[in-house]
Amino acid sequence: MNEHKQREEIVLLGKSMYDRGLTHGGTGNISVRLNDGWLLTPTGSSLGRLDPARLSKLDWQGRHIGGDLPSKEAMLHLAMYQERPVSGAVVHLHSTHSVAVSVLDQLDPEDVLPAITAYYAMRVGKLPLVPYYAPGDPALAEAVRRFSGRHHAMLLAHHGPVVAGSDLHAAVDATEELEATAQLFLLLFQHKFKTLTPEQVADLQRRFAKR
Ligand SMILES: O=C(CO)COP(=O)(O)O
Ligand SMILES: [Zn+2]
Repeated sequence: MNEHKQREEIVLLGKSMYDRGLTHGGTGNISVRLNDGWLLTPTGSSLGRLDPARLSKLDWQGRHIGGDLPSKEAMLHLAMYQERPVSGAVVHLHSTHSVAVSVLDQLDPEDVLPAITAYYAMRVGKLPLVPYYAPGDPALAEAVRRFSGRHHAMLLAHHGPVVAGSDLHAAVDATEELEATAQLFLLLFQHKFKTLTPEQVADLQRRFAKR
């Protein structure tokens, strides 16, 4: 996909997620890998009102080479790409149910959500909790880097999800699956409920290609 089309996709999917309340106000950021660098949403922008011509462009040293001033999470996105050469896009949102799960006590920080559905197991899999750091803190980007070799999806404590995908559609799909499962989990967690078995999860991983 050429750069023009990638810019249009960021605007389209950003608005789609914003309009469905998956992030709000000026929160969240989206990036996409290009042949000659990468695109990122500008700092302070609403995902519902992006301008394709004003998206930030950066090089692989993280230098700003075009468009508006980049998101304060630029180093976090860059760390994901550096550790995940297969990933073509990264989505970060402040989705309400995912944030709620990120502050629950007594969760397993190595795998925050259970495999309630097949699509969660297929699109997200194991979800680690990244300890809290302030938004934009270089320590947050380094904490994300430590997980991103082994995980394409993670949950930032008191903050929200970060998800990489082979392309923007894959990253958005997985982020939506995470948020839907967080909502299901909150509906269920004071009840006794069953999850998929480890054998069922392993079977799904065999059947469906990795992100
Ligand atoms: O989600 C955000 C910070 O974590 C939003 O920050 P930016 O507006 O700088 O992208
Ligand atoms: Zn954020």
